[in-house]
Amino acid sequence: MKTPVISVKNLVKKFGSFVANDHLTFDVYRGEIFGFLGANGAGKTTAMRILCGLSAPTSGELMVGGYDVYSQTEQIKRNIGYMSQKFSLYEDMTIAENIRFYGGIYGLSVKERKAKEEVLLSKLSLQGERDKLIASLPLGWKQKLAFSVALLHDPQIIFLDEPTGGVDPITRRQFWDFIYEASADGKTIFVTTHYMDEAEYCDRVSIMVDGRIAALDTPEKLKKQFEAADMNEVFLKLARKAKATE
Ligand SMILES: Nc1ncnc2c1ncn2[C@@H]1O[C@H](COP(=O)(O)OP(=O)(O)OP(=O)(O)O)[C@@H](O)[C@H]1O
Repeated sequence: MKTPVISVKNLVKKFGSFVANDHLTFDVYRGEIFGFLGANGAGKTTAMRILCGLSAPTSGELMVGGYDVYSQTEQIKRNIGYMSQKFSLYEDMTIAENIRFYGGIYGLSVKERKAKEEVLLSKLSLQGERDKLIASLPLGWKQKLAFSVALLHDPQIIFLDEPTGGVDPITRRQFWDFIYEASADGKTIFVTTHYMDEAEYCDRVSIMVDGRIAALDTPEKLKKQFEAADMNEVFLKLARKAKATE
């Protein structure tokens, strides 16, 4: 039996009387690319923030990287990488300054930071650009850099909240090569996206509707189950079904 890296049993999160996460139950395994999908307001960010130790659940049993979400949030934060569209690199600092800054936050020594900086810049072919301000970079580069920075401390689990918003399909595809590489390295990827082509790239996909998990399986099996040609159709059929039962 595989041991889950993320284990969620009956997660409930309420804001007053509003239930944002309604008894979510799922496991995520080592090296897996787990897609967390849902329409706007379905409750994805709420659940992801709880898994990252940034917000407390109302109830449920949750373990992330072997740590308890109620009592071991500091250990969780040290063992995960987190990248969101909103929380990212400092625009008015250079590429190198950002890498050093985040290396410091993640507790790397000066020597480790220097070594990581070189590896990262060479991987991104940005050695000649290290003194450029983040503000001057195209969005696709900022995203690749933010992803690499989220990996600086070698976390075992990486949370990505809509990491590829606003860039063209080719740049998104390149970003996904980075995700595959990290997954092949044994890292677990938990990713939210609104792009259905990206849902196809995931090993398994969970689709949330109104705070609940309405479907969870591999893209192949979901397409079969919903008699759909692609994940977009799966998504639309689920949304229609939810509307019909309202
Ligand atoms: N702090 C809060 N207080 C009250 N309601 C909240 C709070 N945070 C989120 N919500 C509500 O919970 C619901 C789920 O929000 P959440 O941000 O998790 O959705 P999402 O699936 O991530 O959506 P999106 O794709 O737009 O990011 C929304 O109706 C939102 O208004």
